[in-house]
Amino acid sequence: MNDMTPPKAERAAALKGLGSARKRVEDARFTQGKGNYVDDLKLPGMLFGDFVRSPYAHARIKSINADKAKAMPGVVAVLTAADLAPLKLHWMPTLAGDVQMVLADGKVLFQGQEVAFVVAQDRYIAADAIELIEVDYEELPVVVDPFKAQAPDAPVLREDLECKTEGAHGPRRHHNHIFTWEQGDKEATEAVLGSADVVAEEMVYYHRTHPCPLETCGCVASMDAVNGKLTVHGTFQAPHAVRTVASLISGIAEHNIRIISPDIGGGFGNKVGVYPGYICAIVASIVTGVPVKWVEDRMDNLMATAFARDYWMQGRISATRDGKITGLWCHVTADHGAFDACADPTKFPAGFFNICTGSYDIPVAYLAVDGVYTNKAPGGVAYRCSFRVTEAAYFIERMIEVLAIKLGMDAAELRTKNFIRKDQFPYHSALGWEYDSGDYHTAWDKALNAVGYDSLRKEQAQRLDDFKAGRTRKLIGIGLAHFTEIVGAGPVKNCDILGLGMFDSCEIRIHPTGSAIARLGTISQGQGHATTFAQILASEIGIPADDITIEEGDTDTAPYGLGTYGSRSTPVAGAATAMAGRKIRAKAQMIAAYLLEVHDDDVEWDVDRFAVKGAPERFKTMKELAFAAYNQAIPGLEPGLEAVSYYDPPNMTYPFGAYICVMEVDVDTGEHEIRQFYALDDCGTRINPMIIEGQVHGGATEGYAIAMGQEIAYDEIGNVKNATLMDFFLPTAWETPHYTTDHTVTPSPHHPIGAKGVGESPNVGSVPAFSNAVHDAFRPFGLVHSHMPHDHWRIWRIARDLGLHG
Ligand code: PCD
Ligand SMILES: [Cu+]
Repeated sequence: MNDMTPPKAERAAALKGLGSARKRVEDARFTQGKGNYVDDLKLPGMLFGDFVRSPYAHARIKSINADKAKAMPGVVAVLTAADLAPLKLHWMPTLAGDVQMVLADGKVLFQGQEVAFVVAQDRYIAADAIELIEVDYEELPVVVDPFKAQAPDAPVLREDLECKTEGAHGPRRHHNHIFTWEQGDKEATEAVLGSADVVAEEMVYYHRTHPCPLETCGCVASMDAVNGKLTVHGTFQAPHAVRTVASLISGIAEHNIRIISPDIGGGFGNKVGVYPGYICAIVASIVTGVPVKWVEDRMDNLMATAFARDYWMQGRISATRDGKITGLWCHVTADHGAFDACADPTKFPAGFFNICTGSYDIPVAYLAVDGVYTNKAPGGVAYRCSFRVTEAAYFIERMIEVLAIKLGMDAAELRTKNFIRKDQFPYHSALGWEYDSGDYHTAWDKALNAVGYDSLRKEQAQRLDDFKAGRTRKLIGIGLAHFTEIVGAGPVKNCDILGLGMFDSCEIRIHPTGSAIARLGTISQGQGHATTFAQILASEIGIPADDITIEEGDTDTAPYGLGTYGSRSTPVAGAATAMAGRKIRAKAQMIAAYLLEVHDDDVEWDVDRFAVKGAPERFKTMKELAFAAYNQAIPGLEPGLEAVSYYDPPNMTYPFGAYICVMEVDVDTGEHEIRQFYALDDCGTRINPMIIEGQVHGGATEGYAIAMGQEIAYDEIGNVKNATLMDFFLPTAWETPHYTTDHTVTPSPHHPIGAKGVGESPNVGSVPAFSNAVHDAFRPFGLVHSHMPHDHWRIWRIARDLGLHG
């Protein structure tokens, strides 16, 4: 053997491939302020657009007078629905099969709705001109409560649909009703519940909140009148889908549209949807012949772009006396606001909420979801929860706690008793999913041991005694959660968005000197794709990750893909990357065999090279093979070394985890302190442990915010009460808890490298853990359930209602 050859392990380490805690390559730019965000873009002659927004939640528009605004120096154009109507762009399709007004057409349906679009030479002129536009509104009765919206005499919100009894997802039974979605076996479930030993029942509300990324939504539209090409730089989580939809609704040929997502300052689901600002900026650029920028301010973003959650989940769960769960029943009233603009795969109007049987082996279940219109902003995006999975996990993890109370059982034990066992995978759930793999008992036991569960319970009991004896005013709550996520949408056969199948893609080009560029159909918003996708490739093709450029987000260069949300990049584009890498390797193998003068089958892969079987000293490195691919005529082979893969996953992946929160609550002030937060995640094969840890910190912090105070609340006349960061809770370093992360590894059996998603998991798992901790603290005093967010006032109120204030 060649003495100069470093050992296998050393060569593998040099690649910084799978499993390496490689530092994020994008951060050199980001931490030095060298990011390139939409608002950094300045094109020659660029104009600025901004909206007149409705102050009312429901009103008829009697007239709009823009004369004064148009006369103002620096104002170039004002668009209203009347201007867009001839182009048929005053309404647009939503991702959920509904339609939405681009600019108010006759009436407004939520506070902050776009009424007119002002285009001016700079942002400040646009803002001043907005003030000069006179809109004559006639107020209409407002409906903010989704239950009252269904009353027979409730005001008609969507006059455009008034006599339509069929919606995008089946029959509508009321003028404010959108759809009913049913899953599971109703009769069997009701029969089980009807004769069960124990039935626990609860209404679990997951309040309306907002992803609130650091960077708001925006775009710069630029129509080149000479060559007819429309270029739109924007904060898009799915650039290719935007291109196709833009082509379909504008009639511009798809090759004449170029969508570019530059750096994105956090997406979290907020940047999946299509917003009126995009359409207006495009139309304004076509009308004025120069680029038009539209970027939201913070209030616009909180008030008008897609919200998340707002699910009223009525649940019933049954069990035997000794705690074996026998059935689950759930009815959801889903408040969709004024238009159904949910971002879910077409066949799933309530996303993957039917994962609500969670981590448990529940023999029968039934679920019905009713979508309802109200006078609130449209949306219904994930916010780090892959299509309503957070709602589902919160629901089942609350129901488990409620059942434990009813049974007088320890909630950890109840979970252990009902987990799907390792030998049951692949597991078919009662509501229709096939869980790919899992080992819940191992993860759960590891978590309970790590936090010292038994001694925590003893300490908690001691604290309770002290409280009752008047020695302390603080209680301890232990919040448990075990979640099962479902990410990686998805098989094209059942997952599409507006008819676009949810596969994803990767295209690789190896350069002659042995470095490479790979382009994907996804787009990072901070997740670190430039770092991790290079790691997948490094392990597959033996080229160091540092020598591989990852590029995403430009539809003129990237292969078609459905984008990044629902933690789908790793399960889908990550799989495409591995598969494309394998194609490269297969060709490299033929080149190696030729150069080594042996048969193709007589060379074998060895970390970064092909070597002759049984003669490892005879080898060709990937670097040598790349050079040969371009510089040597090889009989029977085309020159070059490139590959592309479009990957349609056979199934979703099912990451899971065990989260435990130890919290102290002050009974008199309602304040809390997170003493400990333990998060165990199993996302299958781990690409980059450091990035995973960062994802868990970020997601758990968002979960903390949601559980402990963050919400978009409306008053009874539809005013948004938290449309500024003064009122909307975004945790700073000061409030953010300290996290302990841990993991187990249960690879996905169908993913080429066994990886599952992880980005969303920490939100899915942490919200129930935080909330259950609050509930657990008050369990000895009879608290069964209380709605989130658990801000100081609400916790104080729980204590007061339980008579703990003396
Ligand atoms: N196993 C594994 C998995 C994963 N990973 C990593 O981690 C990350 C993530 O991943 P995923 O899970 O696959 O995911 P994606 O697709 O990429 O992403 C998405 C997500 O992501 C998260 N995270 C984050 N981060 C940041 N920084 N930013 C942002 O924005 C964000 N967002 C959020 C969200 S919300 Mo939705 O949209 O709601 O649906 S969905 C979501 C990346 O980097 C990757 O590679 C690793 O390493 N390993
Ligand atoms: Cu989500």
